[in-house]
Amino acid sequence: MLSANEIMQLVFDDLRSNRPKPLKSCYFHCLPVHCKRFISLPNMAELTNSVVEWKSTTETMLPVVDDLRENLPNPSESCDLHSLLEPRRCVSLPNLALRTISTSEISETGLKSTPNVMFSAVDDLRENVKKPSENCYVQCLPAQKRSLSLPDVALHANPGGDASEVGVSSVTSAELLVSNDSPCAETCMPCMVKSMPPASTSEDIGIETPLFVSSSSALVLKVEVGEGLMIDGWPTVKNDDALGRVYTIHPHNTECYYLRMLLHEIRGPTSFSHLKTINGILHNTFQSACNVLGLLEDDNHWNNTLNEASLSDLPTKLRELFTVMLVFCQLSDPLTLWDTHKNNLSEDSIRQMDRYLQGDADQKDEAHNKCLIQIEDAVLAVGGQSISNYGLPQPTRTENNFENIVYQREINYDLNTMAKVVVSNEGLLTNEQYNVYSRIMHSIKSDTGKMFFSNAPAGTGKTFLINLLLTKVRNNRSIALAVASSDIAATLLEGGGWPTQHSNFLSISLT
Ligand SMILES: Nc1ncnc2c1ncn2[C@@H]1O[C@H](COP(=O)(O)OP(=O)(O)OP(=O)(O)O)[C@@H](O)[C@H]1O
Repeated sequence: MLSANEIMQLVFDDLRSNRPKPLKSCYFHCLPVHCKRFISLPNMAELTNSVVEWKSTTETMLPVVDDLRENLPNPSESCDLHSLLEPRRCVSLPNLALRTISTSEISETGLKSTPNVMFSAVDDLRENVKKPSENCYVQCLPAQKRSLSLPDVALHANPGGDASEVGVSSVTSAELLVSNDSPCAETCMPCMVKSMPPASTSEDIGIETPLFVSSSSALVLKVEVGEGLMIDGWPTVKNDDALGRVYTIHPHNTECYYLRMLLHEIRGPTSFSHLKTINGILHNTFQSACNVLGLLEDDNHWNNTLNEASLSDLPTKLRELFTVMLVFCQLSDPLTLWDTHKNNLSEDSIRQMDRYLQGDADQKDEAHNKCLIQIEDAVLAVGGQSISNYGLPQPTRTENNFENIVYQREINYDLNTMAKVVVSNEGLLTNEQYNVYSRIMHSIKSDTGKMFFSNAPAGTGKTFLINLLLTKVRNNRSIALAVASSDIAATLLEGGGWPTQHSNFLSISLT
């Protein structure tokens, strides 16, 4: 059987060897509350006292405790540690130590003896905290480890130990499984949650969308073994004040990430709706509920970034920037950012639409749709998800929408004007021009598919003839594509020739 000292050393060794170090630029006291609470003690030690070597636990611990004593507000006096079921799991060990030792003890020890502080906290937790589930091994859960408090880890780092020896009389574990239609379905987030609030029936508990019912459409809580009172109608659930753990969720898993955040803020939730209801208002997403609770930073600096970038950057670069923000920057409200900047983000498409489809009121919507498609493609390319997962509107991908701008242009010519141009210009053709004109038109009408080369000195009317041919074909409700080898040449052609041949042919569907 290991001594308490050896257990602690094991824990530190394990954490030292397995856990990635936090980023150097990440300072504990600057972190938002919800991040702070998941930073385990060894990390805090390193962050708050970077010069200290890992070798000496005592040396490492003392500066942390001192630092926290000086910088963190003490928990409120009315806040009894043992009643803090959910918060307790998030309280770092120095806080626990400070909290569980009375003022007289503090003055006696002066908090000089860190091992004493540590062990009294561990002892305290041994008596009151349930051991993590047997099938949940800390060593296998590098990402999740950070949400385990040190005493939990300590208990777990001694799997060979006798349970009674460490003061744990039984094992209680709760697994939160998630159904297909829940926001966590993709990852099937396994969570450890605290047991239900005191109640004897499901009505008393106030379950709306059951959190604890085994059903394909509901969040399922599986309590394996446990102390506590049986609850009528809930054979697998017992009422207890057991601590639980919520596994770490990557921010990419957006709704699960915010759900997890809410689980730590809202005590005794009985349903997803309960979690999303803030001040009596049911929010559509967990993210929006987090926003209202003030758990998220606002997007002001991202807004300023996009404003600034739009002054100098092309829309393509703006879209790249927005893509990076979406995927990597955990925006609080991407939809508002999109609404604010969508005209800048799709400026190139809007201009293109203006050029070829003049005066159409739906042009902007179509340009925005195209922009969303481009953003979604970019997001998927960098390993993100569909943009609807980030709260943006899902773009419509159809054959005949704005994507096919050439087709739109070809079916939107003013035929009356064209008819007049054809009549007047046909009358102007010289004999040579008319000869070429009639042969080409005959080839088109008879569908013989010939290839003609027009070669004549400059200024003799080649472009004039080509434009008349284009107008004539279009006036017959057929499609005529004019392509050129350069932008400047393209501007000479009726209907706006396209600078590169392949872009024109690729973008039109002739069906
Ligand atoms: N049959 C015609 N009747 C009236 N104007 C004509 C006629 N043919 C050509 N033109 C005019 O002559 C000018 C030169 O014609 P165009 O630009 O078509 O020549 P081009 O052969 O294409 O020249 P380049 O090889 O330099 O591009 C234009 O202003 C055009 O409108």
